[in-house]
Amino acid sequence: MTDRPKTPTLDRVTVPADLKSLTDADLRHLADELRAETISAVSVTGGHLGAGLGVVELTVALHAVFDAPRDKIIWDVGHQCYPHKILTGRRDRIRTLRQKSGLSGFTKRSESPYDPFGAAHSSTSISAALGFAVARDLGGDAGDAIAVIGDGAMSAGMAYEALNNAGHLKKRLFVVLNDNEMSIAPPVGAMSAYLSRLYAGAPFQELKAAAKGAVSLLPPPFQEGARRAKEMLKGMTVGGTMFEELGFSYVGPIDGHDMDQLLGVLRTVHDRATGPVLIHVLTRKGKGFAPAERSPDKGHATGKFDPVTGEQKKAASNAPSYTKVFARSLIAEAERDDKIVAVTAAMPDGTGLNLFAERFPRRCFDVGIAEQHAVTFSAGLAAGGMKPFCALYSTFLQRGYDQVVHDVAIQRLPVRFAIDRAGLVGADGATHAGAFDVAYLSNLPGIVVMAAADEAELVHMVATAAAIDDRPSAFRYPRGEGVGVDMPERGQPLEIGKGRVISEGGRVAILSFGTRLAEVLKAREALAQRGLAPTVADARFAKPLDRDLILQLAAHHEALITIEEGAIGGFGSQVAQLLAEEGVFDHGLKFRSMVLPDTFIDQSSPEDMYATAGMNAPQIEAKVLDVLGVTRIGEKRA
Ligand SMILES: Cc1ncc(C[n+]2csc(CCOP(=O)(O)OP(=O)(O)O)c2C)c(N)n1
Ligand SMILES: CC(=O)[C@@H](O)[C@H](O)COP(=O)(O)O
Ligand SMILES: [Mg+2]
Repeated sequence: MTDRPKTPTLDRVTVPADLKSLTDADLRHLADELRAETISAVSVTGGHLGAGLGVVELTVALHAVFDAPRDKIIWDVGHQCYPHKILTGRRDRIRTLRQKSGLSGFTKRSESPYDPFGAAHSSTSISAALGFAVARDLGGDAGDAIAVIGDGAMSAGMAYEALNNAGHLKKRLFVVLNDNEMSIAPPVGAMSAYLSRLYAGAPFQELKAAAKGAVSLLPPPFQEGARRAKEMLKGMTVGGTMFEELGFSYVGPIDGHDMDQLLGVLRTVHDRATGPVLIHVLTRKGKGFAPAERSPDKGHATGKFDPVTGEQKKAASNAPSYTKVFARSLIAEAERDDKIVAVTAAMPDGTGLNLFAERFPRRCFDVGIAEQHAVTFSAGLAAGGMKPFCALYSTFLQRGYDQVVHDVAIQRLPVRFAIDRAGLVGADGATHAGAFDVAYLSNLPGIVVMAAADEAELVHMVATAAAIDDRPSAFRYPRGEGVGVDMPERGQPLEIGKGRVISEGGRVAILSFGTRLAEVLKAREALAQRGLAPTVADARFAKPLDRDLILQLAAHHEALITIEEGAIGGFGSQVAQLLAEEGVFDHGLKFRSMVLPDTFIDQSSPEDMYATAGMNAPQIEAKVLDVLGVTRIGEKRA
């Protein structure tokens, strides 16, 4: 052990080039300081803690060996990139993580040249790195491409599509498999078991076998003496893995917290690789912070916490009450109907299906990070006579869209999509916004699309979906807590395609789809003070539309305003299409559609993001005044 340097090593590093002058001992100190800085920063911002702590040594080693930003280090998902941000010129802003105008919680191209590829959805890194490698060889940007992908992210089809292509193209490319034996929840599936066998199984084969494999990619000491090599190779596999069969040189597993091993292996592969190499690194999620190590699932994402005790100042973000209402309602339905089954794609806690799994372990399926498969698997379950609820975040359902169209909708299979995190989600920002599902689902023939206006409505929508047995259906609800309405004892199936009038009013009707209803009602109160209380209705369904309700509202009001927590092309567009087809516009109806703006909104609180989107109560009030051409009672707008 060397003494700790008097000047903290981290203070000497602003950009990765500064690492080049550090000794290996310095690099070890740097890793310790980087870990402490990461814990300190996340304790005040909240965010993804465990994944970053697990890759502290790997981050230092990659930046010490490779030459970013010329070399492209691509972090899969990007939730583990806080140490990377600290080392790449962003230490001074690290305590703005995930906040308005602050650093993103993920890698983001517009934020830094050291983030060559943006992420937040998983399993894209190998494809992107391969793209960089091929571009380089065709005369594009110079430099190496390094994908760092977790064992959880390795459960997605995209990762295999990329490995398959990379093995075929044989380009110099590095894939670091960061194996911490955790996804958000414990990882699932045969691949996860395979990775475990790679290091938990038989001791390393004969040195002879090593010589036939990727021994030239192992550190020189390894090749120099049989004794040293044997020692280094203990527990390591060279050759013969699935990755080798796919055309990669496989090196590992190595201890991802042992800087000597990391530096040795990375320097050697850096100097010698000519084709694709997969380096299997074993790490521990939450490494170095006992509360996160003890509970890697809870340590995945945390609120602000005490950096000494780990005690969270706010509840962890993974179990918002809409999610719990969904889970409890589904359990209640499943108690009555043994055909109901549930599917999650690696988000059992986030979707609430952990509760369902506790009650019905045989009827709940975590398929890993595999949304496409989750959808088609659900389609198969439905075709086989079950009643599947496929519970996905809106943003992740995007990945399974062709499966929704081709496997579910065209076959008219009764898959029920429980779409959580609908609308703007806050700190995760634009990548996680549930902005598009209403548009991309409502345009599918035959599907039923619902949005809950509050948590009681959600209970009824779960019951409605359970009852819809002849076609696909979907219901959406936001991240976070409900509005505190009385809860029904039991969900009652709603009449399909029927909305409800909440309160009658005057010249303007507001037709709300989803949880903006609460803001609409606040706006109504303010407008009532001006004698302009609008009629307010809750559409409940974007498909099929409540034609009668909409045409009635149009006929009896001077103006109709729709509002939804979704992008253009969704509910409002469906309503506009109906009004156009019915010739309503020909008779002078004023129509406005309040949707998310045609921009990606960066992270902030959901309230602030909705303010940016122009969809909070004051803006709804302003919209009503605007459509009437009024700024104050009796006064015409200029
Ligand atoms: C397509 C997609 N589905 C789900 C998620 C949610 N998610 C974020 S991180 C994560 C687990 C990733 O596990 P792993 O790759 O092993 O990384 P670790 O957190 O263990 O470092 C999941 C499921 C996501 N980001 N993208
Ligand atoms: C990185 C990722 O995709 C997840 O960890 C996500 O941040 C979870 O979001 P919730 O907190 O809304 O469950
Ligand atoms: Mg993992």
